[in-house]
Amino acid sequence: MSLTATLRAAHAAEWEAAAAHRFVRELCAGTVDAAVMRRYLVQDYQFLDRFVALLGAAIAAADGFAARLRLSRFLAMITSDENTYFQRSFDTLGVPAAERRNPALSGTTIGLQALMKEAAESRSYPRCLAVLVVFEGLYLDWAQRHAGPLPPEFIHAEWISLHNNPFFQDFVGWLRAELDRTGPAEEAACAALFARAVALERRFFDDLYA
Ligand SMILES: Cc1ncc(C[n+]2csc(CCO)c2C)c(N)n1
Repeated sequence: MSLTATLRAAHAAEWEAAAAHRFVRELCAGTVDAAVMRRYLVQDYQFLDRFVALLGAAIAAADGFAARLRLSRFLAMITSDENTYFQRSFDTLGVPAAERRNPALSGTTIGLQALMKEAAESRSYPRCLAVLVVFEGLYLDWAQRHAGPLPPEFIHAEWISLHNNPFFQDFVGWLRAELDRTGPAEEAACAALFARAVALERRFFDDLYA
């Protein structure tokens, strides 16, 4: 079995708890409560800052030009389309500037930020990939479970389609292949980061209803 398949199987219960979470089921149905969506987006925007730094670290640590180009194209996409999604959503939900810029962080957001910082500062390409594979793979997984027409509100619909499109699908497949190619050299460290990432993703959703 490939490294990514082994890791996924080792954390199947936690992965499934996140990918089939109440939040993503309600999001796909267009029924998620506005206060829940607001809480999610405010914390996720703080996640995004360190995520961009992690991608930058992966670009720096990658072992070739082809990988750097691919990661750079992805970085360009998420710093354009995705950033306007957050701004438009915050406008619609009436989130004030201070809460966009500097909200009180949840323990889980702090944990995610610390995980990304650690992976980035390792300067190890496979360690960065181990975290990216969870963050991206899990979002592709739940978004692909959506069936039927998109919900009417853009806040729901765009968050689904951002994570379920041919470009993103292709990118996640490539990330997995890169981890399979480079991860075995640092398998224990990659496995530990992968496990922490899955647990934090699940908690990030759980927090919304706590
Ligand atoms: C906690 C948390 N984990 C993963 C993602 C997924 N994600 C982060 S950036 C990005 C790129 C394109 O949307 C994707 C898929 C998220 N948003 N929040």
